[in-house]
Amino acid sequence: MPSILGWAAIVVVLIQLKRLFKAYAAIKAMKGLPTRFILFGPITIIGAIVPFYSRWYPRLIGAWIERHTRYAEFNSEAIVFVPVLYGDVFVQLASPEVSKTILADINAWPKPDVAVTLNEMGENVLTSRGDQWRLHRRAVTPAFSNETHTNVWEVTRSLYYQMLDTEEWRSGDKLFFPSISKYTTRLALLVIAACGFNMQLQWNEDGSSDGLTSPIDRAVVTVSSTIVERLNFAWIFRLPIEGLRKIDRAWADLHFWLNREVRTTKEELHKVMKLSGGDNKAQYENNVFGRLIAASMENGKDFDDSDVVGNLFIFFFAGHETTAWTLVNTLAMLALYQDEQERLYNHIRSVVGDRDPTPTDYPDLAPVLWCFYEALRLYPTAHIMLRTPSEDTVLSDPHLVASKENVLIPKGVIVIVDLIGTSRNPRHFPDGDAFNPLRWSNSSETSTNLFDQFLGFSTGPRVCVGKRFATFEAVCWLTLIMRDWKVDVKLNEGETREQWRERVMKPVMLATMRMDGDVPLTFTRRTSKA
Ligand code: HEM
Repeated sequence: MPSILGWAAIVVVLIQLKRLFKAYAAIKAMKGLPTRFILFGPITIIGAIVPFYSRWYPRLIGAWIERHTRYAEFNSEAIVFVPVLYGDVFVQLASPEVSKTILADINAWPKPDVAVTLNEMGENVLTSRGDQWRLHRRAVTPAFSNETHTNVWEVTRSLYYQMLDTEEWRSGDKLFFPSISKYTTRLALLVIAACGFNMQLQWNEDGSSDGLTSPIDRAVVTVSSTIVERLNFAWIFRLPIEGLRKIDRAWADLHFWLNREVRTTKEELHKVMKLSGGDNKAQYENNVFGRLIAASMENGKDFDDSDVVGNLFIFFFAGHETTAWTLVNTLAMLALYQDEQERLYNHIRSVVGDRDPTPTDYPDLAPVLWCFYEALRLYPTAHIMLRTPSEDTVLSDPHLVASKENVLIPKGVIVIVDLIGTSRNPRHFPDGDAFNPLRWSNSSETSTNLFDQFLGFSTGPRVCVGKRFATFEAVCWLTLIMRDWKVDVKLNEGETREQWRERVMKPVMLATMRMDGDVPLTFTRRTSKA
């Protein structure tokens, strides 16, 4: 008789054999596509957290490290990856056209289970599927209205001046900031707090009032940077280790705070409705929070308090780090590419002169948006989208594989839309490493051209609901910063600008993509500003 270890080994071998048999069937079905063997799947916990890269162990960061070679090597815009030791077979995709076909049909291509686990705080629009998703999307969409976006603009403008009024920014005309993400993160957080939750935090306030063991904004930062680990290993955070307990407390604080806000706002809204006969209800509906509360009051048990909390959390998560880091990356690129910065500065001056920009300037400030898009293209902060066919599905596109065969994707195989691959696809974005904002100049957000091939905010029915929110915030803030400051990089001795880019603009990729460390920049006040 085998020992316990012997039995365990037999079980492991049987599980592995089953996995490999399944993998073999999938590879056979997708024979038109090139295949690459790796040790672990990148969206398993082992593939996500062990900080090491090799061709056999590419993890998520492999998409970045291999950005020039991954698809060129096989002359194909889709590759089947086969994890030999752990994880399921998946297809990685760099074709914008095929990705758009997939993203357009949410019934045929739903999100896979692994993409819908981000609901520790409650069901939400990002992670739900089918009818549940429709319910959530219907509830939140009206909140992203023109009024909300105008509010985003005004709040961003006001926060810019509050930032300038701090000691750090008043201390001289030439400033060096070792970490610019500190400011963009604060901005993104406070804009969401104000326009999402009607919660007017000031630049210097930390929101630490009333009973929370940690300030709420720090809790949000902690929570959004520990999402992957938390989802996979929640129990670890309950171990008696102070660092881990602190993270656990941040999650509990955020949950507590969101629940309390929902309860009190609901009570207030009930009172308002009673006193005014519903006349004042509108004031609660022009921000995301009020709209969700109203939806929960209208839909009763179909959309309860926990759905409201789930969505509030997801807005923090989806809209906070993505916006903050795309702003960092835009500033870094403008600092590196001084010619582009000067061109942008001259354009901004020609539109606004010395005055502040207003939301009606948004179309005239298109070059600011091009810079933001170009930075997002180079460093897609949301870097993957996961889908899976609900039935065996044939994909046909002449660019997909060199053999130009149609490709069958078997039911259940995960397709990863690779936003690094699609955003650098040489058919649409030649010279993919260059920061070239003018490539967007023959396009507009509404015409079917380059913007149409760009998936940084996704496309189709599940397109980012906060896209306009993010671009209003970005265009307003970048216009103000670029109007008033010349931004530059600080090179090490003997370092070239290209080397600075290699050294500093090194991403880490988990739930989102951000730089691995600080992005230091210098700011010189432009003398021409009155
Ligand atoms: C530069 C900033 C942003 C980027 C690059 C970005 C990108 C994306 C992408 C790629 C998706 C599709 C995800 C998928 O289908 O798997 C998405 C969805 C979403 N985003 Fe954003 N986003 C940004 C800002 C925001 C903001 C500011 C908010 C809210 C205030 C937000 C809320 C959402 C939500 C709720 C969804 C889910 C929509 C649905 O599934 O129906 N995002 N975003």
